[in-house]
Amino acid sequence: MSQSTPALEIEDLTKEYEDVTALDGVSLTVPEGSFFGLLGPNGAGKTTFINTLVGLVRKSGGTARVFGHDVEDDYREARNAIGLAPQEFNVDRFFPIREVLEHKAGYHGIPASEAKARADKVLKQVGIYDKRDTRFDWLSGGMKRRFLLARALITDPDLLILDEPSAGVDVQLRRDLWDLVTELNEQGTTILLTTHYIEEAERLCDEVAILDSGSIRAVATPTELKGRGADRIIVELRDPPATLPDLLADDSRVESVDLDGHRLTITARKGGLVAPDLVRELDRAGLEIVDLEIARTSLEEIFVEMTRTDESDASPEERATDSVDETEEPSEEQPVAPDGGQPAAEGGRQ
Ligand SMILES: Nc1ncnc2c1ncn2[C@@H]1O[C@H](COP(=O)(O)OP(=O)(O)OP(=O)(O)O)[C@@H](O)[C@H]1O
Repeated sequence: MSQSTPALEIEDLTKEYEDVTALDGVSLTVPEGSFFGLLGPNGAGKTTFINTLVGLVRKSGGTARVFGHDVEDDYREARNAIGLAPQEFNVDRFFPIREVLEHKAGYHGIPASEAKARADKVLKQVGIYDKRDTRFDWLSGGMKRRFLLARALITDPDLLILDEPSAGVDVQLRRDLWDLVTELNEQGTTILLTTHYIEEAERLCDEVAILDSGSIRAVATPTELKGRGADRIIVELRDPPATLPDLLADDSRVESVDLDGHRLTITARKGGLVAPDLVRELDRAGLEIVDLEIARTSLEEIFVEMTRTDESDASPEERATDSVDETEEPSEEQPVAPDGGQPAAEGGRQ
């Protein structure tokens, strides 16, 4: 693997499920070593995207390579490079969790003696080593999430994929997970994170892609994305002017100027840079400022703006409260077909 090979190279990836187009020509490059966020509302295609990478879903068109390995032609190499912590609890529930990890390691060709040591190491890493002899069913919801991460780490993957890792977990666990994945990223593991939690993406990711209805709407750093939205400069004036002076007339960054009694609201891109000019102009017009506040666009507002649809008016907060339905009994991860070449299709999500 050369230094310059991206962790993911996706070109025009499509997936059709009968009458649903889940991926509609996705092209994306995730550089090696990055902490990459994939953001999108429910049904955007995030899980389908991930499942095509790990062979749980067979793509309809396009190409996808993991560290240069085609996800279908070089399935095993591509799959071995990935550690996936899925959204759903697709775990063998009847064995002690350490055994589940050893079995997973064996499936990826790791010798038994090493598998044992690795299982202990990852259980310690995620903080559930004392539960090693417990079966999955008997773990608490938070411990189950930790276990999924341990299972993803057992193969020491170059690309760690976390599908909604914070769904239904408490604040403490979320922070523990953040610390752990940040540390892994600093040690060189590429991270692909899907999330509804904008705060999570903003805090962790150095680049994010916004996926909506199977299409990529934007790829940028969280800061760049925020720069695309308009800020609000709210000024409290001592005496309301009888008429609104012609403020910042030639400034292309300014979108609107509204006066409501004492309160003047300017909507502008790069509000922090517009504010000093505004202060000068108000001073020149003889209007005394009592208070000035800049309300910056949040990544969340940008996200809502980019993914707004007529059919759904659910807010990200409403979406974010979605938690994992633990009553679901999803299928086990599908192994490759006996010929070793082709991944099982549609195994994960029916
Ligand atoms: N096995 C399947 N058969 C038919 N349609 C499917 C299947 N899996 C997913 N879909 C559809 O494909 C679209 C994308 O779904 P997907 O689960 O990939 O979205 P998502 O972004 O992961 O959503 P969420 O955030 O809710 O998990 C949805 O319209 C979904 O109903």
